[in-house]
Amino acid sequence: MLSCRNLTVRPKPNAPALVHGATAHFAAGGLHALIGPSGCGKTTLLKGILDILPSEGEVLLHGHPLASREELLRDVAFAPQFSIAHGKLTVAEAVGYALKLYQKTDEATLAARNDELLQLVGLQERGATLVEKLSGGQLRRLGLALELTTDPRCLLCDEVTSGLDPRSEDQIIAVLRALVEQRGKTVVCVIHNLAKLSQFDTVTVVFEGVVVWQGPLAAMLEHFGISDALELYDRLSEQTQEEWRDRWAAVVAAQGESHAGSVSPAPLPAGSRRVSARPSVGSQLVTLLARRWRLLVRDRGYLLLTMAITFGFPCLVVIFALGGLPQMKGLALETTGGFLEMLQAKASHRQAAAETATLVSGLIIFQVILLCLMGSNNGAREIAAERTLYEKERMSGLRPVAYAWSKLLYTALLGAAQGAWMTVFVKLLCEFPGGWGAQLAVLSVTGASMSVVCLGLSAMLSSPDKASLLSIYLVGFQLPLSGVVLALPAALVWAVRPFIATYWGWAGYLTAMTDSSFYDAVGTLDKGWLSPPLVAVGVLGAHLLTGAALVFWGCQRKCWP
Ligand SMILES: Nc1ncnc2c1ncn2[C@@H]1O[C@H](COP(=O)(O)OP(=O)(O)OP(=O)(O)O)[C@@H](O)[C@H]1O
Repeated sequence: MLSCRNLTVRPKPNAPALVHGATAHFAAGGLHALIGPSGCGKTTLLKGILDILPSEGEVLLHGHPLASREELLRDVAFAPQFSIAHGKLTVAEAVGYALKLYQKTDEATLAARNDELLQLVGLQERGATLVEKLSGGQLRRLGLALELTTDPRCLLCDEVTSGLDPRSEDQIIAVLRALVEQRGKTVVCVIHNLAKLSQFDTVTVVFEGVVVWQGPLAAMLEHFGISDALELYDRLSEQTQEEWRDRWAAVVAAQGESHAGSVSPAPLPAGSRRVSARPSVGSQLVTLLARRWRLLVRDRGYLLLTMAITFGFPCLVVIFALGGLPQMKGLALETTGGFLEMLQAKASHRQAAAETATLVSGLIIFQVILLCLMGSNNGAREIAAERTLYEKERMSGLRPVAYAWSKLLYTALLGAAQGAWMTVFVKLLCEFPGGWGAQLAVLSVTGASMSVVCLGLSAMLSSPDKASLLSIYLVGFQLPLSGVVLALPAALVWAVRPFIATYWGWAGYLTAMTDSSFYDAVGTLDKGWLSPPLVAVGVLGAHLLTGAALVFWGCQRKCWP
């Protein structure tokens, strides 16, 4: 079914190899154990076969070399060490969304298949339980059910029994055995408990990055000269990796053409269900948005935080405006009286204008900075926090373009809605003058563009903490580099301005007030050229497009955390 020949696997191109020249064959319809001391390269071998890590050598499916590794993924699924699903979904929802993402069929068939899969892995009683409430063993079973949603012919399981009590371990192995015997699957399972090897059809032993045995358990005991599998690792440590490798090579040579290295091509099975029935980009997009919406509503903590900043930040702006509102409203008073009174009135008017200008300018930049903070909260963790899950779903048939669009739509719409709400709330309560359309557009695009730029960082980085930190730095530098509060050195102004969203948000909002005394007052502060709203929206739109390009690029590249 699945073989590799002389497979060398590296963590990065040109880095030292972790697995050297591995040759192994996993026959169709068998339950195969992959064992070896901790850190010997079992997971790395599986990742090399699946092209998760860069590798050289050959991977064969049904004895035929693969034209591309994507071809492999139509038939082979990978259940990683830690099962991954959104904790806030129920078991049935997690499996249901996976089925919808990978299978193009009607709702009734999907529901029936969902029930069948839960039954198969023994989770039929747990359909309504939240994933985060499952035990370790139940999580592993869910992981298997999720892998089976694509109906693969071969399943590579990485330590799906590790850390479980003996009973749960037996139950998982029983599920794997049932998959082999009742469904005709081929299962390769990395396992640590050597006492369970008798339940497998073959054993593959990896030692220091090299395959040093493959065959039935009894023959393995004989090969290593031990009476119990539990003695294997002690025995391995008695000789060098080279000696074990040479010894295995001699066995393979003696067995001649019939063994692992020489896999005769089998007729290719009929077309896979995975690719032929894969839903369209649009259909996957709708499923992903529906899942995102459900997660938003389910995750009370995140929902509360998002609502708190969406509605709390505009209140904060108004609170800071309260003290200055009378002063702002009194700015347009005409100066009357005699010459001396006129001079005194002009001087005090100029002082009031300067104070008002500082206040108005400060309130506008405050709105913009708070929107940038909301954008960072919207986008920074969105992809990086679920990167492993995304990479797994992508291996199963999720299209990167559908995923990228779903994230873009979600964060951009959320950011734009926050910008619009900020505009409406603050404008109504502070009675800011200026065109509604222009100001709504400027602040909505500010919120959307910062959300999407932070989403872009999230797509490029594998760690959510790094993505959050970088986004916070990005927001933190917006204020000083905007040139609104602190004057920038002239040489720097146009070097940094194009990239600083807060300048464009601030200037675009302010210039929408051109016909008001507020604008005249700010003019007295001499902040230099102020961008009109249309230009500001254009530049912020360019930021948004740059962020979107990062999102598509980041989702396209492989990035296993
Ligand atoms: N991405 C990586 N970059 C660098 N080294 C890595 C990477 N992945 C694994 N390694 C190293 O490769 C070696 C093999 O790791 P691997 O996870 O394959 O071992 P394993 O046999 O599955 O171990 P365990 O049974 O403890 O899970 C280890 O020394 C590990 O530190």
